Amino acid sequence: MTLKVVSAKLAAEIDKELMGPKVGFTLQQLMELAGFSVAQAVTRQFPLDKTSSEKTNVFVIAGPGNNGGDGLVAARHLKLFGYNPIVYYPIRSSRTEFYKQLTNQLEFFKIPVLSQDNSADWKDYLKPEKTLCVVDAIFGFSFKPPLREPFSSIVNELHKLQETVPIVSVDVPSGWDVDKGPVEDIYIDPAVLVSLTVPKPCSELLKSGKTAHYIGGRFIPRDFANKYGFEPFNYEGTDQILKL
Ligand SMILES: NC(=O)C1=CN([C@@H]2O[C@H](COP(=O)(O)OP(=O)(O)OC[C@H]3O[C@@H](n4cnc5c(N)ncnc54)[C@H](O)[C@@H]3O)[C@@H](O)[C@H]2O)[C@@H](O)CC1
Ligand SMILES: [K+]
Repeated sequence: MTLKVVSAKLAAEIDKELMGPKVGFTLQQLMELAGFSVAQAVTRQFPLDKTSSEKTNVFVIAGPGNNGGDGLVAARHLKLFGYNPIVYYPIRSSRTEFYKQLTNQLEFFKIPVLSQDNSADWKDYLKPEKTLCVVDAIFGFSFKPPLREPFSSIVNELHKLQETVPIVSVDVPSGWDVDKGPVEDIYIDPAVLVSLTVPKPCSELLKSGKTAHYIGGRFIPRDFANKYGFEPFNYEGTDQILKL
């Protein structure tokens, strides 16, 4: 049987094998492609030529793990694509020097990176009249409910805002159980989901017609996908994303 989605457990196994000694990808390589595809999905869904020049902000919220890293990379590409990204990175990863390098790169691109201890409130930077979308790069396939602070408050705020500013979720809508979907009464209902490598089971609960679903993270060969039970996606040309 061909799988249309892979569970949180299988996604972690795929990740491990890709970055294991035999295949030998580095996290940096995969994250660059993942973040690049998120940025490309934003350009496809919210093209600059269809928006006013006052509304070019993209507010990226980055979580403490690799999903957050995808958001940091996406912000850099979005700046190159002509958008005006603002990053809120409340709990910075201390996993590796690499994360420090990613934030240095944002500084190099003059992209504001807000911290939890900023004197100003992050919400003051998220101005609906100027913001095209929010990129939700808080949690991906390693999230285990329930949400803890400060992320439960952030998700509450996004829930209030989502009718006004569309949310682009990276890999998984943050706060959703990866396999089961929303587990709290208050949850993110994304306008766009960018699944990476292969969709996760919770994506099947998206309201079709309401959420634009893209696949991104174009970095595996056919036989590798088949080994894990799914077919690779028919990306067009040099595209890094495909609308499902
Ligand atoms: N193979 C792939 O497809 C790739 C995936 N990448 C990204 O990596 C993500 C997975 O990254 P990670 O494994 O680092 O995990 P996540 O980024 O999903 O989350 C892990 C972090 O969240 C924290 N956390 C978990 N549950 C929490 C809770 N209830 N409340 C508060 N904090 C909580 C953990 O302590 C950890 O710091 C994917 O979803 C994808 O976005 C890419 O960066 C690289 C390639
Ligand atoms: K996410």
